[in-house]
Amino acid sequence: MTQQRGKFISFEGIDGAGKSTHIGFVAQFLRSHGGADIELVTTREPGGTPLGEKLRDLLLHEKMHLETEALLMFASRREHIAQVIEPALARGAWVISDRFTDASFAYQGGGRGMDRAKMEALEQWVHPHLQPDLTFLFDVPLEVARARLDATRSLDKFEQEQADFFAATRQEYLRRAAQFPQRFRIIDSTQTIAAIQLQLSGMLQAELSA
Ligand SMILES: Nc1ncnc2c1ncn2[C@@H]1O[C@H](COP(=O)(O)OP(=O)(O)OP(=O)(O)O)[C@@H](O)[C@H]1O
Ligand SMILES: Cc1cn([C@H]2C[C@H](O)[C@@H](COP(=O)(O)O)O2)c(=O)[nH]c1=O
Repeated sequence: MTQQRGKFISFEGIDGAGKSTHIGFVAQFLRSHGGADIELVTTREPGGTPLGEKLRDLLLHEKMHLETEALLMFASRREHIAQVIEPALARGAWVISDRFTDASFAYQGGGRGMDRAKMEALEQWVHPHLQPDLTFLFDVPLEVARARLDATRSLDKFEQEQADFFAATRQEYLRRAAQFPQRFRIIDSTQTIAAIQLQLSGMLQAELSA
């Protein structure tokens, strides 16, 4: 019997929007409502493989040309798809990724201003046939995200960017969501964590029944 392909769910949002907070909840929900034999793979970008994690360290801490940054994001992604995402989906696992290509459009395209045609060419080259089945976009005003970040830890290269960078990043996320309304679910991340979890539960239940 042919194995049914798994589902691919990505989490997106500007830094501090709250996506990492909800990944554990989503994994737990799928484990308890998705049947005993559901296999979940939780991963992240940049990163997700030994090579990708080395690239992540460079990407989050070294200054570099914006095209170098975009190319390294996609290099990390190429490895991630080959080593983790595709094999997992092929064996029927559900993959939950903390960021995917929408983040490159938002940060390198929107935030840094890299030409969109080049971003689209990279996307077409690296994964012409793969897209998440579902993308949760945690949307929040910049000031709210910034206040949440400041309360937590020391800031990496991206988190130290200024308000105009995050305004452009958020704008590009919303543009991608409007371009791909079938897969995007926009979550108003100014809500309480409990209210967001209730909303996520409904969306996941619908996905499980689809
Ligand atoms: N809805 C919310 N209400 C209040 N606080 C929240 C909410 N969501 C997340 N937080 C808090 O905001 C902080 C940042 O959340 P989190 O790490 O999930 O953000 P993130 O989007 O994953 O950020 P990054 O992309 O930088 O990792 C944490 O302290 C978290 O507890
Ligand atoms: C995949 C991807 C990520 N980024 C940025 C976005 C964040 O600032 C960091 C990752 O940190 P997180 O705390 O794990 O969210 O990387 C990017 O600029 N481009 C990308 O493609």
